[in-house]
Amino acid sequence: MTSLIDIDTEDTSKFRLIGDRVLSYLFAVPHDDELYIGDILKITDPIKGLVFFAKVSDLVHDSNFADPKWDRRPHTGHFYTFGEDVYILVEAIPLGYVGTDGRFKKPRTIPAKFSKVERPGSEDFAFLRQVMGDIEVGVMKTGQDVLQDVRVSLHSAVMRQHMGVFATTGMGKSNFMKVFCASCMAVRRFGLLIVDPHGEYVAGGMSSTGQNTRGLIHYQAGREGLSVFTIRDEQFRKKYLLDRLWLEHDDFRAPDLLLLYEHSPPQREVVEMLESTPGSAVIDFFTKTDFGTFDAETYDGEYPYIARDLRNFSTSTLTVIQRRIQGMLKRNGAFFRRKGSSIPDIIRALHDNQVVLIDIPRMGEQSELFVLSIITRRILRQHQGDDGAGDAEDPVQRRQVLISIEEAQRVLGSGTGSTQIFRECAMEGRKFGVGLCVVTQQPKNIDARVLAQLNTFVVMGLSDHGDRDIIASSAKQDLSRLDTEIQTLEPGEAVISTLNIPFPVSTRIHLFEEYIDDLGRVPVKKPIDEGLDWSY
Ligand SMILES: Nc1ncnc2c1ncn2[C@@H]1O[C@H](COP(=O)(O)OP(=O)(O)OP(=O)(O)O)[C@@H](O)[C@H]1O
Repeated sequence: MTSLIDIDTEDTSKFRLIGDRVLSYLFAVPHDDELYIGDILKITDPIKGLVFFAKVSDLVHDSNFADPKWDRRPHTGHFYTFGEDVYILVEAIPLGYVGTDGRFKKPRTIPAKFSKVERPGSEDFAFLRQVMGDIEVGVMKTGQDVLQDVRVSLHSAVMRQHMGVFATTGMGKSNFMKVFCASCMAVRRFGLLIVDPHGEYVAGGMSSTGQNTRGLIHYQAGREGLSVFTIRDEQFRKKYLLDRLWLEHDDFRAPDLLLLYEHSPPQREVVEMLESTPGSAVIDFFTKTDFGTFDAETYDGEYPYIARDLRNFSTSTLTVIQRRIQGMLKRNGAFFRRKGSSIPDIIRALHDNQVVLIDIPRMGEQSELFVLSIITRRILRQHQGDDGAGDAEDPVQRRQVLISIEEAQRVLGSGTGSTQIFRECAMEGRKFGVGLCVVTQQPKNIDARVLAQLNTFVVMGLSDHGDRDIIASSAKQDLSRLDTEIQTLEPGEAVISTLNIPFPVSTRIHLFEEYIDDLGRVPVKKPIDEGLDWSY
């Protein structure tokens, strides 16, 4: 065990590294020192000439006294003095080290015994900044404080590899998403699609704690990075220069019904059989046919090929599908029509690296999923080159689109809760430049195979033990040792684990209203990583 006597008179730091291994450090600090879980510390190794950074993960009282119960006796204070033989043992997780070339690297070596441990100064922050990307979301936290100089930014280049945002209600998920959108509007590195059934992203509204919030249109300086397609009235659209949302019957495919209703096996078969039939033909066939008298052999309507395909199904099954199609038409009448679709404009805006907001206030969950499923399929098929819209000179796969799915357990659950088009995006989307942003309060209800595809985790407060376990086992970096920190996160705080940043970053997310004011004041910044090589 080390002596804590300060032998280096020039040096006032009494923190010394005494162990432990490459992925876990141990050091002793004076018993009355003020350290917090999550504090970031700097360890200077004078022998190798390297500077390491580590984050405090646990604090334990200890001493050099032989009697293990010395502190449990009455009047202990008379017999033992609280000198330097009484101390706090600190466990810390390494973040990485700065090599002799000045580059930040993953922790692949251990600092020399008795290396000096201290709090980083402002000149050290440049090393932490090196690893950040271009989509700013907050500032780095250290224990109780924040490092104002270290902005936490995700890397746009990894967004096609899917992101997950996990938070119990009220922990700041909506605020995070708006901050993320504002940064995407500012830097315009990929298209971001958001379907908002509550109408709160456009012009703000009320937060879960009753505060008034602002919306994306209030970030005026970034307005060119935003396209809104809405069902709101003309006056509102004109005031904020928004587009009218329309989807047409040919955008629809029969399996979209699977999202909206429970289906029996034969009903499911009908829907799947019609998967590649154009939506307008399916809708016409079902709305114009009288299934009371329907007989595939004698059918003389416009769609004999559909009648032939359905000849083996009972008329009661077909009547149910008919009722569902009529219900779907009625429910979505505000934006679903025979001819004329906004989807080409939506995809153009996404490929122009804009944030595209589909604003359908008061339309409810079924309409939200209906719109999301239709647009997701059109984007994925176009990126796969199946719809003939490709351009050999400018392959669409090179473009990146991120599709946000709120309450994602509805469509990416295990078993029957999973919906084909979203699962397909999760499994194969990255090859075609289509990423998912899976937002949920219940990660344990998301299919584990989908979670395994996510490469960026934004973990805000999660109170449920099972949810935290599932996140820790799915993240690409080890989050299990951050469990205490994740449990004690306050609203607006997050632990972010992502590619290209070699350690999980504790982050204080910006408050959207303050962030857009800041963004509005300064010209859009060049990304911090521009010109850097990520080959560490
Ligand atoms: N980064 C932050 N800084 C300061 N306050 C924040 C931050 N993020 C969220 N808050 C506050 O926390 C409250 C809840 O935030 P928000 O509405 O974003 O939570 P939520 O997780 O989306 O809730 P719900 O799931 O109920 O919609 C708000 O009042 C907001 O002001």
